[in-house]
Amino acid sequence: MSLEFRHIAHAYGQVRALEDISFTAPTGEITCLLGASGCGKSTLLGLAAGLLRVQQGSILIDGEVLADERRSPPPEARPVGLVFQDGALFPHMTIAANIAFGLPKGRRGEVTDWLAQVGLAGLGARYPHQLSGGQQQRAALARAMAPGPQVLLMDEPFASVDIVLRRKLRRDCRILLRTRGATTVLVTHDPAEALDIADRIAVMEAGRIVQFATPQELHDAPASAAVGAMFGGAQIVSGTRNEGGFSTAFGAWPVDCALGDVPDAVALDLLVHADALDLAEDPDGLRVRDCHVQGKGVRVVLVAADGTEITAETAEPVSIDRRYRVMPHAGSLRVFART
Ligand SMILES: Nc1ncnc2c1ncn2[C@@H]1O[C@H](COP(=O)(O)OP(=O)(O)OP(=O)(O)O)[C@@H](O)[C@H]1O
Repeated sequence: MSLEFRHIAHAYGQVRALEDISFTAPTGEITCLLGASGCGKSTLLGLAAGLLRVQQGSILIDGEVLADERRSPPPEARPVGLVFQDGALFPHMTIAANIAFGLPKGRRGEVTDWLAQVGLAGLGARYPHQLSGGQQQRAALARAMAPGPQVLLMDEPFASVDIVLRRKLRRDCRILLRTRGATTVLVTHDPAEALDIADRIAVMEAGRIVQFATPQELHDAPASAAVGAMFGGAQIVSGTRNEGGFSTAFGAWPVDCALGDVPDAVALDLLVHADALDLAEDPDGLRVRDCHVQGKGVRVVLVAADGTEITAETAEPVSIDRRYRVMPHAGSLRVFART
């Protein structure tokens, strides 16, 4: 079952939380809503779940209107399952009873199978407070999935789990969701998490979707320098177009440093990868602010005369007392018109 948002807008009084959001979470796939705090992710999820009324636009499941300005079925009447950050298990019920909660009487036997599927075999008789945070999240996932909802909505489901366990939990979760063919919309503010779990990512900024794409597409063709920096770990350098290439605070870079077409604009954002910069000693070059040895290379923070910094990663030895010129590798810069 696909879940479609069509021209959704939402406001809390004077605060405009969402503006003209349209996209479809495809059947059986995991779609992540990714963006900084306050960009409207939870609002969008709340509208789909029925925790909020749709003010403008519509939400459809497999092309049928689920909710719009006129109709707003309550959460329990929607074919959706919900998983929140803290799991929100019923504290007075055992784990088995929590999982059985949404199942019809004839299907209670499935609980044992669900416990095994989420790695909690033998723990059904415990109460939520007798489980670790990660185990509670697994139980919450089983409870949400057991009734077989057509759509699963997850709001930061791994946020309260420590980072090592989180990676394992989300990979297990991805396999489970994909095996079950659940259409999932998952909220996160962590680009690494989105890349790790999502089939598609809706990148949100201030109530709008700036790009809706697969992880590969976001990597290969980011819609803006900010999106590129978010996913590729690259940095944004301000530049202007000059005859031979680009003027930056770090010197003049030739046009063949650019990858693909250069937009026809004077003010530019150049997306620069730290490991695609060559350093050459130059007494008139940039000062070194920090040097940090990491694995096989060194991460170097260099500072321009106006105080702007650039980070380079190099395998060459670097001295904190010397000055350096930086030059991007040919074909390594993505160039965007500054917005
Ligand atoms: N009940 C409310 N009343 C007023 N403003 C609200 C309310 N809920 C959310 N907002 C505002 O709406 C905007 C979107 O909030 P929302 O919670 O959807 O963002 P979010 O991306 O989920 O953030 P976070 O990652 O911090 O949870 C924010 O500016 C927020 O301050």
